[in-house]
Amino acid sequence: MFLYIEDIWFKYDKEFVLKGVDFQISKGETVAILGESGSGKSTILRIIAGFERQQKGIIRLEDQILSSKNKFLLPEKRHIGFVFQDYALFPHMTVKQNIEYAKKGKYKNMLKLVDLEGFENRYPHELSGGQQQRVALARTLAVEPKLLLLDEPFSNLDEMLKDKIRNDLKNILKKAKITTIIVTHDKNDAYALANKIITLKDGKVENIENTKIKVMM
Ligand SMILES: Nc1ncnc2c1ncn2[C@@H]1O[C@H](COP(=O)(O)OP(=O)(O)OP(=O)(O)O)[C@@H](O)[C@H]1O
Repeated sequence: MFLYIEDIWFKYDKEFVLKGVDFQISKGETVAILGESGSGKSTILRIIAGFERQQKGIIRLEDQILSSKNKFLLPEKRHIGFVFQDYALFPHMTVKQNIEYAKKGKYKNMLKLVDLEGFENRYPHELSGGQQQRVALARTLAVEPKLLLLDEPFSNLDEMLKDKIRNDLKNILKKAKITTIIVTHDKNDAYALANKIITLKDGKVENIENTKIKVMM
């Protein structure tokens, strides 16, 4: 196994919002975490990234403990890429500058990966939502993370374009061969992209289902 999530308990204040979450992910998988609003999807992602620390339980990536009772590896030491809902591109930098800021010398390859060759001198406001998302992915993948986390990647995008954008994302993940966790509340996103769907309910894993999609590696 590649990523181990073991008996994670977490509360922001009084009430636990994660109550013993357990799952594992193999290398090359695209896993969707599905669940209603408030079920704890973003929280588990933030704990994996290291933006929050669980009160109980262990997170391991390959043979390294990322966080446990005694250990806490800072987010920047985890080799995990995170793409937020709003993509968070620097508005005053071009596409090329946004990618070069993350990693020098790689923008050409990365723009090829996300099919945006020729867009290097545009500013974020000159791109569509889907294109901005691809730049954000290019920037995150440029540093070659071991694991990619996507929080509601489609929430800001036009319904009409969703099919195309889902397909684009699927192709990029396949080309990049990166293990990915996608948080979504939309079943269609989960079935279109993931080989495994983990459903959270009230801070617990309710169900784990394998889809027909093949694992990439
Ligand atoms: N910073 C915070 N402080 C206190 N409570 C929080 C905080 N962030 C989230 N919560 C609470 O924790 C619970 C889980 O939130 P979380 O954002 O993980 O759910 P989610 O499944 O991602 O929801 P959504 O689909 O609406 O984004 C919710 O009850 C939420 O109100």
